[in-house]
Amino acid sequence: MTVTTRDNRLQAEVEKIENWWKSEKQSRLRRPYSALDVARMRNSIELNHHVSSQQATKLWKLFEDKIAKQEPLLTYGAVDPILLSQLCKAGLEIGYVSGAVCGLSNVAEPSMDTADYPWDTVPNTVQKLVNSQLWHDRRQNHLRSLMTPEELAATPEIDYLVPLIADGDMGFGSTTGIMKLTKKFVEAGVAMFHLDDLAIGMKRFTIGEGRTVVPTCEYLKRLTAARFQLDLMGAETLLMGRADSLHAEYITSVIDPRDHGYVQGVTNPECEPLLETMVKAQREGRDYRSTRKAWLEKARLMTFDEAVEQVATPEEYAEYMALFKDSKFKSITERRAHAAKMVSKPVFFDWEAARSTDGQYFFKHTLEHVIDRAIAALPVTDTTWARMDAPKWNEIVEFHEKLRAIDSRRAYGFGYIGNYDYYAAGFTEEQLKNLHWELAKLGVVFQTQPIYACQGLNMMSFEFGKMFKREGIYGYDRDIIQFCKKNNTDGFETSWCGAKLSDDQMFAADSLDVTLPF
Ligand SMILES: C[C@](O)(C(=O)O)[C@H](CC(=O)O)C(=O)O
Repeated sequence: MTVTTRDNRLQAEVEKIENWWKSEKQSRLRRPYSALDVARMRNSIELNHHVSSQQATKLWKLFEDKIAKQEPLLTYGAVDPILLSQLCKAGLEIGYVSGAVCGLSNVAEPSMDTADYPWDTVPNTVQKLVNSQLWHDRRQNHLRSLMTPEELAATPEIDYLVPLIADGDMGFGSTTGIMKLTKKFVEAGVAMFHLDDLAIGMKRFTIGEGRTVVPTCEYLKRLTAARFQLDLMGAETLLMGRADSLHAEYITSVIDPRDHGYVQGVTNPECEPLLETMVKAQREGRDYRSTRKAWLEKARLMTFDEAVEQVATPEEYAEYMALFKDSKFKSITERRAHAAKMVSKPVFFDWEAARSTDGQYFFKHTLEHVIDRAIAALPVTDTTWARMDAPKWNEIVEFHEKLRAIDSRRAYGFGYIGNYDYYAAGFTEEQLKNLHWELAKLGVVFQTQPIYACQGLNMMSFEFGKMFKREGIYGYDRDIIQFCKKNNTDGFETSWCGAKLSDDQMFAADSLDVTLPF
C-alpha cells in the first residue's frame, strides 16, 4: 500500500467517524481522544455489529419516548432464556441481566455477588439470551407466515427482541481488559451495559464492612476504555455509568484530589494504626469485628475539613473554608497548607494510620460525592445510575435534580435492590404504588428489580417442591398441566418449543430432491 493510499483511507475513516459523531445521540458525548486516534486503530474491513447497534437504537428510542411521556420502563433480572421468553410475552419492553444472579446460577463455581466469576460470564449469558430471543423471533415469524388472515388477526405478536441491559460490574480489570469485555458485550448483542466504580473483589457482606470504591480518575478510565472500544467497533451500544459510592466505606487510593475531601483519617494522636491493631488481634485470637469497633471509637475518624473545624475557632474555620471559593476540589496538600496559615492550633489528621489491612483508605460516603462522580462521568456515558443501599426518597430526588440541571435529556436508572425495605424507608403504600411514575418524572425511566430469580423463583420453586413431594404427579397434573391447558401457557409440545419450525426447516433444507435422479 502506498503512503497516499494509506493516508486517503485514513482520512476517509476519520471523516466517517466524525460524521457519525455528529448524530443526535453521539453528539451528546465528549471524548478525550480524536477521530484520528480511533481511525488509526480500526480494522481495515467494516465490522457490523448489527444486533447490538439495532438493539441500542431501539432502547435509545424507548428512553426518549418514556422520558417525554414520563413513563417507566420496568424490568427484572432474567438470566435464563426460558424466563426471558415469558418476560417478553408478558409485555415488558426491556430485559436485565444481573451480575449477582449470573454469579449464583450461570457459573461452574457459584458465590455471592463479589464479581469473582470469570470476566466473560455476563457477556456469555447475554449471548445465550440474545440467541434465544432471535430464535423465538424466527419461530414466531415462521408460524405467522403460515396463518390465515383470521388467525393472524386473532394472534397477538410478541416482541421477543426486547433490548437487554447487562451488568458489567467494575469491568474486571485493566483498560485493555475492559476493552475486551466491551467487545464481548457488543458481539453478544447487548443494548446497554453498565460499569461501576467498585474495587475488584472487595465487597464485604457480613463483617460490618461494606463496599470499596476506586478513585474518581480510575472510574473515568474504565468508562473511557469502554467508550473507546465502542468507537473502534462503530457500535451504537449504550454505556451506562453506575456510581456505587453511596454507602461505600473505603476507597482504594488517594491519587485523585477530587476524592480528598471525603477521605477520613485518624484525629487522635494516641491511636495506633489500624493495621497494627488488627494484626495483633489476629495473632492473639481476638475477634475481628469487636477489635475493629473499639479501634474506630478510639481513632475519631473524620475528614480533613472536619478535623480543621474541631480545632479552629468559628472565624478561623470560615477563613479556612474560603479556600473552596473557586473550586471544591482541593488536594490534601492545599488543604493542609491553607489550614496552617488560617488556623492557630495544629490539625492532627493521619489518613495513612487508618488504612485497612487490605490497604484501603476510610471513606466518608455522601450524596455529594456520588453527585460529583456522576457529573464527572457524564461526557463519556449515555445514561447514569446511582446505586443506593436504601431507597431514601429525598436522596433520590436530590441526586436526579442536580444531574438533570446539567443533563435533562439523559435517561437515568434505578435498581430496586433485593433487600430494600420500602416501608422502613418511609414509603406509604400509596407512595410505593406510584413510585415508578414518580421516578419517571425525574427522568429515571430504566427501572429494574435485578434479583427477582433469587426471591421470586426461589419462592415458587420451593412451594412447588413441597407440593410435589407431598402429592407427586397427581398434584402436578392438577396444579400445572390443568392450569397450563386452561391458560394456554407456553410449554413443551406447544408452538413455543419450535417443533413446527424444526420440522419445516429440516424439510426445506433436505437435500433429497436435488440428489435423487428423478
Ligand atoms: C444490580 C446488581 O448489581 C446485580 O448484580 O444484579 C446488584 C443487585 C442487588 O444487590 O440487589 C447490586 O445492585 O449491586
